Amino acid sequence: AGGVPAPLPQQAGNVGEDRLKQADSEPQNWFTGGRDSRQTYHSPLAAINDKTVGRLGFAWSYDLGTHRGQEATPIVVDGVMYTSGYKGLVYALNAETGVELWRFDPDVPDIAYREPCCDTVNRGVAVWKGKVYVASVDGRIHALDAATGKEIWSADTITDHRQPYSSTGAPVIAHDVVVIGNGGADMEKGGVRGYVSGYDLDSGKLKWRFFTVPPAPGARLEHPELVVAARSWGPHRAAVYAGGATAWDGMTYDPETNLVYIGTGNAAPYDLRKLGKGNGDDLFACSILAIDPDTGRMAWYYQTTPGDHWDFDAVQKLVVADLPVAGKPRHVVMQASKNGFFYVLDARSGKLVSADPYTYVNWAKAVDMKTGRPEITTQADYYKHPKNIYPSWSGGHTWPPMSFNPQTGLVYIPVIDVPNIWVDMEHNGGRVKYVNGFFSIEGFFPDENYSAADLKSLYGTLPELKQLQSERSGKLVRELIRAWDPVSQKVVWEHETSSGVRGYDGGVLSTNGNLVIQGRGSGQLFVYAADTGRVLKTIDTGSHIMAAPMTYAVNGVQYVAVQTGYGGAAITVGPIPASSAASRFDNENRILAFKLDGGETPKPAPRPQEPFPAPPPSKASLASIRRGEVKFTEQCSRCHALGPSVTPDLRKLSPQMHQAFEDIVLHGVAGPLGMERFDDLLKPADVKAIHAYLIDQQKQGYQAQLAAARK
Ligand SMILES: O=C(O)c1cc(C(=O)O)c2c(n1)C(=O)C(=O)c1cc(C(=O)O)[nH]c1-2
Ligand SMILES: [Ca+2]
Repeated sequence: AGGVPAPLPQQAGNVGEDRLKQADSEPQNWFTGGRDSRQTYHSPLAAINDKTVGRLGFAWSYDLGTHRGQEATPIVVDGVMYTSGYKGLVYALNAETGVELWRFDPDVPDIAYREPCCDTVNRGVAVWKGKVYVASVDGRIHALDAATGKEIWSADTITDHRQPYSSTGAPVIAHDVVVIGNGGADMEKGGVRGYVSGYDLDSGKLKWRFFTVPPAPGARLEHPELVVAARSWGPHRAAVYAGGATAWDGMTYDPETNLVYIGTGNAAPYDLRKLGKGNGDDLFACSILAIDPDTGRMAWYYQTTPGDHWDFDAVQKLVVADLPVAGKPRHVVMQASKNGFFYVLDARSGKLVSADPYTYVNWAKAVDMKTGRPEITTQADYYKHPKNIYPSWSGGHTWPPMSFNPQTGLVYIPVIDVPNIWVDMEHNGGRVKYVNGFFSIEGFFPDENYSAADLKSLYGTLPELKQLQSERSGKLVRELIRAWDPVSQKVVWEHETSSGVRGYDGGVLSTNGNLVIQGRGSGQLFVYAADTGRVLKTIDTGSHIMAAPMTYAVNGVQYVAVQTGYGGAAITVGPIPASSAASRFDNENRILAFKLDGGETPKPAPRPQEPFPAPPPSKASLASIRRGEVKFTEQCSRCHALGPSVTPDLRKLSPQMHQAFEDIVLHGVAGPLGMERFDDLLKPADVKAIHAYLIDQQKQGYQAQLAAARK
């Protein structure tokens, strides 16, 4: 094995019910995002194992051609790798060599780059019966010929293009349909209205659509499930508050129950007082839904966070398993939800089997097993005073996949043990009252870069870091990998993966080689023993890893592959953290493949240290600069940090960019580069003020640079 290259398959993308059902008997393939129909992110392959993994090294790399967040896990079928990247680009590679077979560009309209809350990411493709399915950021779903990458059909999944919808999640094949959701529940004044759609696999014809929240009060309910949902929202809700509950990540089709499990996002807006008197649980926001893919009808729902106002999306990957519960095997669906609880639900009935915190939680005491509802604490109420709440809006766990190893019976969770300070900006005395992506509420991460004094002018009085540190014994901020027993709901082993500041560490793979593999923001790929957690191997890649690794074999040789690139929600928080590999190296998006007896992993070029160019002269008043700071925070800070990021550092604009500033921001002349027009949200005077603020920032940076050079 390993000598003569394997021939490419006669039939590309040849996955169907039979092969997927027997996925364990073809361990060389990785058929779905999570490999199998259960979305375990676990592989039976064991040539790379706890005895041999010391020999793991570089096999090949592939340049994805972009510099943004990478969140997809590749699929491999019969020696061909399929995956997606920035905005819904699709790639097919020879999985043995990394040589490109084809590439698909969805050719999205420039304006679409503006809609996603958290970078123009994409979480993967589905491969089925000769086709590759992907949702591009503008909300179209595309069916491609797996052999050539040519588009066979595409459908616009967006019901209303005036709302800030986007698509970032991977589609799932469920019996005879391809199911896709969308994102947007955190955007603009009132979010979007969530739904999922089922399309015919061959024709792209819409077969059904399930809305996850009711329409505006008084409007016709599209399907019977919305009767219950409508009762849980107040009757006075204004139409601008679209409800949220977007299905932007976890979807799993279980052929055993013929149900597709779908997680829904936060309720919109975060400030539930805006919904008026009589508002209730806000169904089906922050819920796990089971939908019959043949009819689009709901079989059951379970709401994790009734009356959500913490952005506790319940969209994290849903894993199907048979667990021994009270001595009997139980067919369940599991989720490590953003809200910090690990849910085990009966897959047929949705009945709550157990729910326990897998990370430190202070917004709720526990989940009441009789009612299934969280017992909410006073710490969770930030309407009167800012509060430091665990977990943060980022979740105790978010989109990076966890893995379930049926051999150890353990789930391996990338845990974010990080709080955030929630503040009602309208009433806290700061100058900012609204931020796109947050409505009128903000969530700050009190990591080692946090300064209440720096935030005061914009957001009002916030607690000091010292006070927060005194409220919790142990570290304020860290990330962990936790081996979790989903039956006893207890930690079996753990390691800290980042400390002091969020590391944006990666998703998890486990294998029958007694291995657990996870990448980190630092660029290191860590290999642990699945049973004990012992560190067996680390490889320094020089690339920030957020996505989950996967494994496959071609020609008898086992490979581990992972997609690299910093981005996602991290870019909304601030500049690239110093701990990230992307702060030292170019944020080159790559697929890295490893094998036994491989070589040294090539690192990307060092990140160029761009100096501050001399700022242009400006006669702007202090008032204008201060107004520009507020407008920048409201509309620009979601994608642009004042510092190194995946988008340009606007304190370092060239003279040409300064000249074109208004044309870029108002008229979209840089649209093809991803900087779309904002003339519907910003007036010329706003743009002048923003420009004045940025020139002032540039001046400060430039002067500091001159002073440093003189020393
Ligand atoms: O409610 C939504 O519609 C929605 C969408 C998305 C998205 O599409 O990426 C995220 C979130 N919410 C969100 O709350 C969140 O923390 C988040 C992180 C990321 C990411 O890719 O890093 N996306 C999203
Ligand atoms: Ca959200």
